[in-house]
Amino acid sequence: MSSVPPRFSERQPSVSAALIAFDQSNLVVAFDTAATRLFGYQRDEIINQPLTKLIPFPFSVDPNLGAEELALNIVAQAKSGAQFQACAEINQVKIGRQTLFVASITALPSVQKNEGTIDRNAAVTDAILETAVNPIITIDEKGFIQTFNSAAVHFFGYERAELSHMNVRELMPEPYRSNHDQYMARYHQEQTSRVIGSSGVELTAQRKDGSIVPIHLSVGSLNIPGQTMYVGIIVDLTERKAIERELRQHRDELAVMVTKATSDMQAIINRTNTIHSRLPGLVFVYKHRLNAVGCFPYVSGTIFDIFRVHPDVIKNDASSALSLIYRPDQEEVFSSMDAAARNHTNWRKEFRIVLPDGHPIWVYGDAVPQLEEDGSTSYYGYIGNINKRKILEKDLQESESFNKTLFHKSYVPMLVIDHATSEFVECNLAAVKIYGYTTREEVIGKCVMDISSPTQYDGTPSADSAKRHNRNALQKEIDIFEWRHQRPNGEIWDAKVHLMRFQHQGKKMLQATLEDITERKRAESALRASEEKLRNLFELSPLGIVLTDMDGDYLEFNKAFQEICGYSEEELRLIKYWDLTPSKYQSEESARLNELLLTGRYSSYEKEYRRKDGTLVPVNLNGMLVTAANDQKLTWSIVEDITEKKHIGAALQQAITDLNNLISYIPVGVFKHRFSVDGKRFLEFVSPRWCELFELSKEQAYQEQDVMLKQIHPDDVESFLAQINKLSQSKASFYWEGRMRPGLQARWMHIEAYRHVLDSGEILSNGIAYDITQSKEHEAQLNRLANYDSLTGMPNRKLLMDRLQHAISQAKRNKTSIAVIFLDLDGFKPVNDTYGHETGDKLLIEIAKRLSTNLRECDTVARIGGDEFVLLIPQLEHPDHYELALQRILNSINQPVHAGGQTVTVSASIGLSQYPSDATDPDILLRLADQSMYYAKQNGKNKYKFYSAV
Ligand SMILES: Nc1nc2c(ncn2[C@@H]2O[C@H](COP(=O)(O)OP(=O)(O)OP(=O)(O)O)[C@@H](O)[C@H]2O)c(=O)[nH]1
Repeated sequence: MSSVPPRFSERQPSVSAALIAFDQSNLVVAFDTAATRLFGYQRDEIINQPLTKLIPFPFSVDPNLGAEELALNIVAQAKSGAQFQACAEINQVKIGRQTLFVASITALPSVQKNEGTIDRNAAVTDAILETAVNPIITIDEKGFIQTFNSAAVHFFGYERAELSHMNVRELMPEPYRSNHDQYMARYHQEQTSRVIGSSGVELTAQRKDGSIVPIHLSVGSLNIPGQTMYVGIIVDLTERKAIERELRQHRDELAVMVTKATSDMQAIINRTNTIHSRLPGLVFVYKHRLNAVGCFPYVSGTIFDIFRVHPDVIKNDASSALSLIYRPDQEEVFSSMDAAARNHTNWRKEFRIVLPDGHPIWVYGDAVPQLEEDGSTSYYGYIGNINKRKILEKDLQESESFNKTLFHKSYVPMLVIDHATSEFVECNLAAVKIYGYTTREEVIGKCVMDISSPTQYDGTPSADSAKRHNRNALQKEIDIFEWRHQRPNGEIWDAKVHLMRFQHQGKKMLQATLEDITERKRAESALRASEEKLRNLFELSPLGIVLTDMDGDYLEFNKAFQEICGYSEEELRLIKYWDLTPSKYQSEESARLNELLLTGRYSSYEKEYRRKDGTLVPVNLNGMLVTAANDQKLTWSIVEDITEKKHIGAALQQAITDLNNLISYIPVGVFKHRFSVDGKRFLEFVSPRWCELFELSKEQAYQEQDVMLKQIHPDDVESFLAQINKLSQSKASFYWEGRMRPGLQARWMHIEAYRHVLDSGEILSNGIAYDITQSKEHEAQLNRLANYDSLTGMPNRKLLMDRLQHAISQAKRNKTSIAVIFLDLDGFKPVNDTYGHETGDKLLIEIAKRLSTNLRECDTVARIGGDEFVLLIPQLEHPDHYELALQRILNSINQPVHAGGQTVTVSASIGLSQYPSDATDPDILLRLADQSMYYAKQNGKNKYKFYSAV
C-alpha cells in the first residue's frame, strides 16, 4: 500500500464504507459520517471511547505495520448492540510524531473486494485537511456535510456532531440560504470543476451564535462515479474586512482632515478599491526525495486555474512548479521546509509565487512534514493566497504613514483622544502651539479639562459639555461644535471642533480637528455689544430717532420721538410723515427730499411738527438715506426738540448784546491776550475804549506784537515786562500802573489781567486798562497837603519829622552829627495886629525864602507853626560853623521886609540841639531845640542858644 494518497478524482465510490481512526491505545479519534450511519453512534458519543465498543472481539495491530495494509474480517457491533460481519482494512498513518490507525469498515456481505482500496487513504486526506488553517468542508450533491476539518468546527462554532448532520445552507445567512439548493442543482447539472467562478467569491457565512462573517469561498467538485462531492475552502475575511474598513476609515478621516484632497491619497483609495480577490486554495503532497528531485504526488486541480501547471506535469518532477516560487524567496522556502522536517514541526511560510503573467503574489504555505520509509520527506499541506491581505497590509502601512505625515505636518490643529480614558494620546504641533504648550509630550496625557475654560458659552461646566460631545461623536460619527479653551497662561481662546469617532486596534478613539475662531467670536461679541449699545442709544437717546419709508410711513421710532410728537406707538404706525408737518413746510420738505435722493443725506434744518394736541414744536432734523435688504429706500432721521434751545438761544443772544454794549460804554478798555505755545504774544480782542486809551486802531492792535509795550513810557517798560513774565511763568495775575509814552493823552495807565491756561498749553489773559492820570494827580496833591505848609510851600511838621528820622538813620550809619534849629519870630503878633494878616503872611513867606537861601540843598527848612520854623543841618565840619550859620540867619531875618506897602523889621530867637550829643530821639531833639529857643527868647530875643550851653 502506498503512503501517497490518491487524488480525489481517483477515489472509487464507497457510499457505505465507514472510516474510523484509533490511536495506539485503541481509543477512537476519528469517526466519519458513514461510520455514524453504520454503527448508529453520534461522533461525540464514540470519540475517545475504546475501540472495543465498535469491535468487541479483540484484534491486534502491529505498531510496525508501516506501509503494509492489513485487511481483516471482523465482527462489529452497532450502538443498538446488534453485531454484524464486516471487513476492516487498516492503515497506519503518522501525523507528526503520533501514529494513528485508520480502519475502513465495510459491512458484509455488501462488501466488494475492490472497494478495499477505495477509502484507504481517506484518513490521510482527513489528516491533511485537519492541518489546514482554513475551514474546509465537503458536501454531497444535496448539500449535506460529509467531512469537515477542525478549522471549520472552530470557525462555525458548532459541535462536530451537529455539523455532521447539517446541510451546508444552514451555514449561510439569507439570501444565500434560500437560494442554495437551486444553485447546487445547477452546478450539479453543469458539472463544472470549479463551481463558484474561477477564483471563488466573497460572501458571508453564519455562525452558530448567529453572527455573520465575511468569507471567501472556493468550491471544487469531486466527480466520483455515481456521486458528486463538493469541497469548499473557506477563508475568514473578518480580519481583512476589518483592515479594509480601517483603510476606508482612514481614507474618510483623511478626507475630513485634508480639505484639499491630494492625488496621492486618491491613488491609495483607488488601489484599495481595485484590489481584486483571488483566493485559490490548493491541497498538495510534496515529496522531497533523497536524490533531491522533488515531486508533487498529489496536488488539487486548482493549481492549473492559478498557475497554469497541470498536476500531471509535476507529479514526478516538481521543478516546473518550484520554479514558480519567486526567486528571492526560494532559498528561505526550501530552508524552512528542511528545518520543519528536521525539527518535526509544521512548516508554515509566507512567500511569493510568480503568476503566469509574471506578477508575484503572496501565498501562505502550511504543511506537515513526514519522513518516509525510503528516506524521502513528504509534506502534506495546503497553500492559500494571502496576496490581498499583504497588499492591504502594505496599503495600510502606506496609508498610515501618509496619514501620520499629514497629521503631524498639518497646519490644522489635530489630536486623538482615547474615549475610554478621555486622555489625549496623540496631537500634532499645530495643536501643541494653539494650546499654548511647546512640546507634544506636554499635551499627550492631558485631558480636555486641562485645555478648557472652566465653563462653556452657556455657563455649563466644561466637564459636562465634554461628556455630551463625546457621546454625540460616538453616536453620530462626528460632532461639530464650538469650544471655549484656556491656555496655561490663562488666555481664553475659541475653536470650532470637529470631533470624529474611529476605531484603532479595537479601541474607540476620537479625533478632534480644531479651527481657531477666537477672532470671529470676539468680533461677534463686539458686534453684539455694539448692537446693544446702539439699541440702548436708540431707546435712551433724548433725540428722536425715526425710520420712514418713501411713502412717509413710520417704521421704527424711539420713545423720545413719541414724546416730541405726542403720539403713542400705535397711533404713529397709523399716521404718515406729512401728518406731522404743517403745510407751510411742504416746499422746503420737497427740497430736502430731492437732496436726500441725490446725495444720500439731507443737511440739518429747522422746522416745526404739529403735535397730536395741535401745538407746534420746533425741531431740528438730520437725515440719511439707507437701502434695505429688499432694495427699499428708507430714511433714518434724527429729530431734536429745540424748544428749550430756542429760549436759551434768544437769552444768550441778548446777553451777548448786553455784554458788547457794556464793553463799549464803560470807560475801561477790555482786551484778550494770548501767549502761543511758540512764545508769541498777541492781542485777540480789544474793546473800543481800549483803542481810545492806547490811541491805536483795532487792526494795529491785532497785527502788531506787543503793541501795548510800544505805547508805554520807556522808563516803565521794564516793570511792564516783569509783569508779563510773571503772567507767563506763574499763576500770578498781571498788575501794572505806569506812565504812557510822552505825547499820549493818558499819562498814567492802570492795567490788570487774569490768566487762564488752555489744554493746548496756550495762556489766555482777559484784562482791563484804564486812565489813572487824574487820580495820580490827586494823589500828588494830597501828598503836598499832607507834608507841606500851604502858605510857604515848605515841609510841614510831619515831613520834618520824617526827614529828621531819616537823617538820624543816615548819621547813625555814617557816624556824623545833626543840628536841629528851632526858630521863632520875635514880635510877629504886632505885625498882624498893626498891618493885618495879609502883611503877616507875606512876611512869613519872605522869612521862609531868606531861610532857604541861607541853607545848603541837603538842609531842610520846615514851617511847623504860625511863626515857628525848624532847620535840619546835618554834618557841619566844625561846631563854630553853626554859630556862623546861626548868626547869618539872624542877620538875614533882621533885614527889613517890604510887604503890603509897609516895611517891617522883625527878629528871631533860635535854639539848637545836636544829635547825638544832646539826644538821639527826634522828638526829644526837637523839644530840646524848642527849650533852647525859649531860653534865647527869655534872655532878650534876637539871639541863639545851644542846648548844651543852656
Ligand atoms: N499873618 C499871620 N499871622 C499868624 C499866622 N499864624 C499865626 N499867626 C499869628 O502869629 C502870632 C504869633 O504869636 P506870638 O509868637 O505869641 O507873637 P509874638 O508877637 O511873636 O510874641 P513873641 O514870640 O513872644 O515875640 C499870633 O498872633 C498868631 O495869630 C499866619 O499864618 N499869618
